[in-house]
Amino acid sequence: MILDLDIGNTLSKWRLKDTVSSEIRSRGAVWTREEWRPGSDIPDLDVVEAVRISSVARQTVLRETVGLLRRQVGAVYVARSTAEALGVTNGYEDPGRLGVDRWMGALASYQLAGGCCSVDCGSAITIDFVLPGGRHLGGYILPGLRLMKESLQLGTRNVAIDPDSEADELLAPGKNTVEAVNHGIYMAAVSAVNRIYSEVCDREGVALPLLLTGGDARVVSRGIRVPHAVWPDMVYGGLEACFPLTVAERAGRMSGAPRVPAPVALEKIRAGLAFSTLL
Ligand SMILES: Nc1ncnc2c1ncn2[C@@H]1O[C@H](COP(=O)(O)OP(=O)(O)O)[C@@H](O)[C@H]1O
Ligand SMILES: CC(C)(COP(=O)(O)O)[C@@H](O)C(=O)NCCC(=O)O
Ligand SMILES: [K+]
Repeated sequence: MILDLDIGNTLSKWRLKDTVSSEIRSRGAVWTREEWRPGSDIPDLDVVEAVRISSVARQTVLRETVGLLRRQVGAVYVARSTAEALGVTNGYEDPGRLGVDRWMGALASYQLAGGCCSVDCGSAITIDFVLPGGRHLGGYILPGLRLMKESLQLGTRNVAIDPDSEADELLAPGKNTVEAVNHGIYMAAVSAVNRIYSEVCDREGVALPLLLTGGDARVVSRGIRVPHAVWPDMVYGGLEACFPLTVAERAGRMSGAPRVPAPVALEKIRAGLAFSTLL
């Protein structure tokens, strides 16, 4: 078995993948916001032959986790943001500073779709662009839905946005504090993604496939006006592409990869942008 770990600022996600069949056997998430006890909730390591890790947690957390895993597992691969990988050149002035989850997402999306916009709706919402040909432009970071809500301190922090709500409801004016906050932050998040996507496609003169991941991807997706796909395993896809271990991975296949969404024509994106800036 392969154990894949995606350690974020809110949740540490794990999944077990069969080395032979490439099937996902199990998966889970551990709440890691206040504290992360390395190893405590990770599956039985006896069956694990290799571990692949993407972590944006503090260095000490990663060091402890890797130390613990190395004692029990033969191969431990830790992803890093580099200046170049898999045909993509990192757009950051200091490539190592780009969040490795963003780098994994961008690499996976590029491998799947070529030039792309990859959006990760987690603790933070990150939006990254890679042009056809592989130039990563850099990206945008804004607070995620939960962080936005917590920063308001209006006593609504524990009232989550119902992920099954329709975008129409979530974009309507709120009729009480909870609604006003939830609809406000939802509007902020989806407007930012819609606008940033259109602005960058316009600047660069190319309509790019748009891919979403992260804990809030499903609900954000409902408010996105252009064609796109939700890919929950996008960060894992980057790990598979960087450290291919199974036959399927060596052939370039990433588990759970969606169909590539065909973007709308650039003229339509530009028309939408012109319309929204005229109003
Ligand atoms: N069941 C859930 N538990 C925790 N957070 C959730 C859940 N469902 C959705 N979320 C949202 O997803 C975010 C965490 O998403 P995730 O992509 O795992 O973040 P990160 O990678 O930053 O840890 C939370 O900030 C919250 O807004
Ligand atoms: C921006 C992030 C905090 C997002 O992390 P997440 O919301 O997935 O937990 C993470 O990618 C990070 O720590 N990045 C380093 C800073 C940067 O990318 O510029
Ligand atoms: K994120």
